[in-house]
Amino acid sequence: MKSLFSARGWAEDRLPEAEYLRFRRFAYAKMRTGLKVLMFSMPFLFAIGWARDVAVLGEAAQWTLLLRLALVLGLLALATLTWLSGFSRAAEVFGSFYALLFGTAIALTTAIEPIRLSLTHVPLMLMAVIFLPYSISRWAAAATAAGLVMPLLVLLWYLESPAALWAAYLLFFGMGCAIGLIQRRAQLKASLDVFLHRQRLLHRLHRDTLTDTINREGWETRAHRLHRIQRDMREPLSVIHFDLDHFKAVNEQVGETHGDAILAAASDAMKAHLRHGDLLARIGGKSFVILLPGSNAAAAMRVAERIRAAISGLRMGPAVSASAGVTQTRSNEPLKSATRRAEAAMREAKERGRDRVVLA
Ligand SMILES: Nc1nc2c(ncn2[C@@H]2O[C@H](COP(=O)(O)OP(=O)(O)OP(=O)(O)O)[C@@H](O)[C@H]2O)c(=O)[nH]1
Repeated sequence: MKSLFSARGWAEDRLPEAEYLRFRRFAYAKMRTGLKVLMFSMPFLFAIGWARDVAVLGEAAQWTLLLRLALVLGLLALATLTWLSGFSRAAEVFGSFYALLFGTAIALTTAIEPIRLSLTHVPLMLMAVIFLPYSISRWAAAATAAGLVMPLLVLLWYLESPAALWAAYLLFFGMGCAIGLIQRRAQLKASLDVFLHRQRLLHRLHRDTLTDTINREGWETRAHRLHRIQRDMREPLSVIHFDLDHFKAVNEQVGETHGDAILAAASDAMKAHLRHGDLLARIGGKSFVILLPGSNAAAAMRVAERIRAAISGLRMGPAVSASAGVTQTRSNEPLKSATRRAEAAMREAKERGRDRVVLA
């Protein structure tokens, strides 16, 4: 039961919390717009429906006011709750998009043809009891139509009683919510599949398989996000640009395949000296950039020096070394200008004889 009423029930089993929040944003992005539109349009629909009732029925319209008002206010409250709560569990159940849509449709059709059952109501009921069950299965639609809708429609047609009509509306509304929930669960499941597929593709697209770090595309996406967060939190952010030295000679000496293994070992040496939350990317053949959130230039220099020492300590045949440039981002400075400064410092390290770290 838990899984029927809560998208979280099953999504939680597969996704960690942070991923689940991202999924929720992904799955509900369109729904939020729909909710806003409905929230603003419902009072208008109510006013139109009520005005029409009064014009057609006069005094007799009085008693419908409370019912209509209760319906619209209830739906508005659910929509507000759903909106404000960021789709909490309870709101997900009762404020389902379908319930709102159905309520609006009732208001709309009643506005067109108040109180009496007429042809304008039929499409709405068909939608609730045939079209939606059909989205679950053909048999669900056939069973609902044969067992419930047809007898009910015939009964309503003969009775022509407003009370019976409202009772039927409530029944349809309840059914609509239940069907809506089942359908929504299926939709969320489909969204989760799309979301996970997208994550996997992005992961593959942003990954450098040789060194198991992120590549240039991954860097472009993540580095700017990290830079923005650090700037908003007014925390320091430092950049290190690493480049392996004389790698052409290394390749010539041991061959490209072994050169690849050296590259992977160098990247492992970098990873070993980074903290969780630091960002390492291979942005070129033998060039790496590292973002160190929360580290100032002095701390970044220490990290770069440790990595440099670890790379020169690699025992993989030929002597390997790396040059690095370090800089701290300045306030309100674009990330690109900081990375350019780090690269220039790396070039200076090369000019000064390689296998060293230079602070920009
Ligand atoms: N094995 C291997 N080699 C690579 C890869 N990417 C780039 N290289 C090699 O890295 C070398 C880069 O050469 P250069 O640009 O002349 O630089 P360098 O020899 O390292 O000299 P400096 O940068 O001046 O220290 C080339 O021989 C490339 O083939 C890779 O993925 N695997």
